[in-house]
This record gives sequence, C-alpha cells and structure tokens, in this order.
Amino acid sequence: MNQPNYRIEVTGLTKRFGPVTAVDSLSFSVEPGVITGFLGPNGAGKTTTMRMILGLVTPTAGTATIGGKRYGELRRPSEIVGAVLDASAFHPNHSARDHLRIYRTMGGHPAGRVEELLDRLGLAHAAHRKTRTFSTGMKQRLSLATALLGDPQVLLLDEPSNGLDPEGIAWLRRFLRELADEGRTVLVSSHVLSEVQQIVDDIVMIRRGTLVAAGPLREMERFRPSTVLVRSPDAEALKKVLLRGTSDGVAAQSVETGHDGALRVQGLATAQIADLASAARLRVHELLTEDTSLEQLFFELTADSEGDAR
Ligand SMILES: Nc1ncnc2c1ncn2[C@@H]1O[C@H](COP(=O)(O)OP(=O)(O)OP(=O)(O)O)[C@@H](O)[C@H]1O
Repeated sequence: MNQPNYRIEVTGLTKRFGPVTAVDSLSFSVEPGVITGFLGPNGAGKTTTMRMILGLVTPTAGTATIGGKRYGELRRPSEIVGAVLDASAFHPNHSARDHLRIYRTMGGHPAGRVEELLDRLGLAHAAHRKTRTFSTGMKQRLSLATALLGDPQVLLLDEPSNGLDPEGIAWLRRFLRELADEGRTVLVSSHVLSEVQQIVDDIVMIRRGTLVAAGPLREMERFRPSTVLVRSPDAEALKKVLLRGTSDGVAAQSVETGHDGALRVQGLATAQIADLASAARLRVHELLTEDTSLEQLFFELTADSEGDAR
C-alpha cells in the first residue's frame, strides 16, 4: 500500500501580533517515525507555530503543511492530525467515557474507538469518573486519547510533560515511542529540555520566533563545546601562550581566569594544552575537561528571549 508521507514542513513561517513578532521566518521539517522535540523558552513562539500548523492562526507570511497540504486543505483532518494544546479542557462533570463518546460522535469515528483508547491509555478503571477528579497525569492521558480518536498519522502535543511526575514522564516516553514506531509523526513542545531529553529523537530549537538549531538530538554534541580547566602557578604566562598557540595556528578560542585563579580554556584539548605548557616550560598542576550539559547549552542558545518585547 502506498502510505502518504505525513511530514510537517514549515517554510518561512511568520506571525506578527501588532508590534510583536511571535514567529519570524521560521523553517523546519518534522519527520514521520521519530519523536521531535519543539524547544524554546516561554514566549519563544512554540504555541503560535503549532496553532499555525493546525490552521488555528493565519500566518502573516510563509506556509505550514502536513503531507504537502495546508491543514485547511486536508480531507477529514481529524483522521490525519491529532493535537493537544490544552490538556485541561474538559467538562468537569463529564466522565472520561462521556467526554470521549462526545468527541467520537462529533468526529464520526468508529464506535469501538472509545473503549479501545480508554484501554490503551490506561484509563479503563477510571472511565466512569468525572474529569474534575482527575490528576494532571490522567488529564494528559485523556487529552491524548481525544487526539487519537481519529487514529491520526500526525500528533502535535503542546507541553505534554508539564506537571507530570517522573513516572508520568516515563509513561509518556513509552507511549510516544509506540506511536512513532507505528510510523506516526510526533511533535512535542517543551520549555524544559531535561523533561523531554529522554523522550525525543530530533529537536527543533527556537528563540524569539527564530530557529536556533534543528536535527538529531545526538548531533547537538557538536554544539557542545567542552571547556578545559587548567590550574597552574604560571597561569598568566600560560594564558598568553595558549592564546598565541602554535606556529601552525592551533590556539585557544578563549581563556578566562576564574575567581580561584584557574583558567577555563575553550578550543584546545588537554593534550594540546599540556604540550604548549611544556614547550614554554610552564608548570601545570591540574587539567580537567568539563562538558557543557545539554541543559546549559539549551539555556545559552536560547538565552535572553524570556520576557522580551518584540
Ligand atoms: N493572540 C496573541 N496576541 C498578541 N500576542 C500574542 C498572541 N499569542 C501569542 N502572543 C505573543 O507571541 C509570543 C509567542 O507566544 P507563544 O505562546 O507562541 O510562545 P510559546 O513558546 O508557546 O511560550 P509558552 O511556553 O509560554 O506558551 C509571546 O510574546 C506572546 O505574548
């Protein structure tokens, strides 16, 4: 069978709300079969982008397509795209089963879907309970069940890990993995990298509405400069030597002197530092590589966007 490729393609997407540019010439794609994390601090433009993909907000410029079509051009869109933008939007006096039945009927989905999804989402035991008694984790599950009623190939989830405890996050990870393994396109937004780091394969990172980085999470390693900590009684002389480097151009990109007098060197490996020190007859008492954590990298790459007026 020829299964269409439901890739999400965002091209030059821009949204201005009066003087505020929420999304600015943003381009990226999201592939089927993997989980993609859509990352950026609060206010970076994630929700606005997702709403444009879903046809809920009209772009000022650019396009967002799913399987090559804009949302508005999709036939029976709820069978192609499922979304959770607000995981608490339930009638408080409806039971989980009532809620799903209403949405199943509205969407014209098969009758068996409600029980099947209650089961799959681990909600069968709570199906009769009113949603106002639900925990955050149960609400997330019910939202996911609602989004999956049409058995969509594409899933867009806005901050699904918000408020989940570690067990809830582990459950979400397993569940989204199953969906991706079934060949679905899964886009998950978050403003906390550490919450989705264990969940996602690819990332799209934005800052102030523009793209910062995109690609497999493991390739983020190359954006992760390691710093070498150097302790030396000859620190000031060593700093000059490291910045000057070798005659064939191997030199430190930066050397900072910390409060403790230790040097923090970027752009040179420990062996290169040791060799340069030795050639200059300078003493080294300690050499230590410090890896930037991904969380720190995320913070650095997306810094200064929070609360900015744009
Ligand atoms: N309807 C609107 N009218 C005016 N400004 C808006 C509107 N919607 C969003 N914005 C602004 O656009 C920017 C991006 O907001 P958006 O909600 O898309 O960011 P986000 O990355 O999803 O952040 P959060 O994680 O806080 O939801 C913010 O400055 C926000 O105040």
